[in-house]
Amino acid sequence: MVSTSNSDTTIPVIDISSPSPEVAQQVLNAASSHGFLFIKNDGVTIPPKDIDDMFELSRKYFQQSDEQKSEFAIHSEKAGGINRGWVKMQGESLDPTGQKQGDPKEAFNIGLPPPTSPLQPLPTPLSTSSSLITRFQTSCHTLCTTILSLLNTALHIPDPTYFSSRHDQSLGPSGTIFRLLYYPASSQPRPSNIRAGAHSDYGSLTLLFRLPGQPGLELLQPDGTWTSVPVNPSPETLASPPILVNIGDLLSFWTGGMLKSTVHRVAFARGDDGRSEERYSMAYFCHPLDGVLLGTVPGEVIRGFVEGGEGVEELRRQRVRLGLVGDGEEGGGEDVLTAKQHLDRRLKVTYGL
Ligand SMILES: O=C(O)CCC(=O)C(=O)O
Ligand SMILES: [Fe+2]
Repeated sequence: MVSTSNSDTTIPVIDISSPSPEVAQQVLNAASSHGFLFIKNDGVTIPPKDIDDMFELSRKYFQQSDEQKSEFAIHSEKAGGINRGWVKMQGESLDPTGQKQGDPKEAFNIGLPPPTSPLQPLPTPLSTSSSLITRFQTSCHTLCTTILSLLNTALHIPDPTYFSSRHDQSLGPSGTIFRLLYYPASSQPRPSNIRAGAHSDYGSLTLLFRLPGQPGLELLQPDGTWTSVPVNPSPETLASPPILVNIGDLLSFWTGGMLKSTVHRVAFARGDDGRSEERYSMAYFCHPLDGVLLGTVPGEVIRGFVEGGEGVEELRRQRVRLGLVGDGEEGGGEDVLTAKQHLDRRLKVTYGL
């Protein structure tokens, strides 16, 4: 395991190519302390060429005019319904309470690939590369399943398929979304200096792909400061950037607060002339099947954590965010939510759906 030290943050780079209980423990340690970890790219699970090709495709897509892109606007029937399609510049705010204006970015959301459902209708040039997109989504899901299985092992959950079966896309629909992101260049300093507002992700795991030379991602530290996350923490030893993984709110909630869903944002990285170059990223937001019940995950490790009272504050914060209990209120909201109910509550805050 290589580690990168960046002021206070040390996000480990974990090699999971030979899974073992020790590797599983490394994944759990990172997930329960930082909520973020790097997975060394083995070159096979998600081939670097596919990552490059997807970025190239994304660039071609976003270069089109707003008029063309608006044909497949987010939530429209043409784009395949709720949470699918194009989000225009400033079309959403990831931090609605902290920001007056929407994020200065665009996005395109792609839902589950076949065989679970037919691939949603796609605009050009995405439509002519649907096999690349589908292959990429499938590779991302395979990696998520491997990471979830390692967590399953380290958490000593009696059923070894507890997480993997609940994320098995062949069994039904889920909130899983593959998202292309585009942050246009900017020549003027914006008052907030923020490209994507402070937020935590909604689902189980997020895989994040970024390009060398396009920094900006920052994590909120417990002391309230922000630290940046390098695209490749070890360029001397890692030929391609490792894949950044973070824990989402749902998995944190589901594990009684043991796994951390860390608040992050994207800030402008400005040159001396005050200009910020355009930036592209891609995120695979992995969710459990819609009907999965989020009663606390079984097993002695989480039981010990919950009984020790350690996750209480984390869980209270999450319940407030889900609207299950008001800020300052105690308890309440003991009903077990399904994964779909959990996601719907979060989308409501972002999009007012
Ligand atoms: O673009 C990035 O680097 C991060 C984006 C992000 O955090 C998100 O879309 O949830
Ligand atoms: Fe995020």
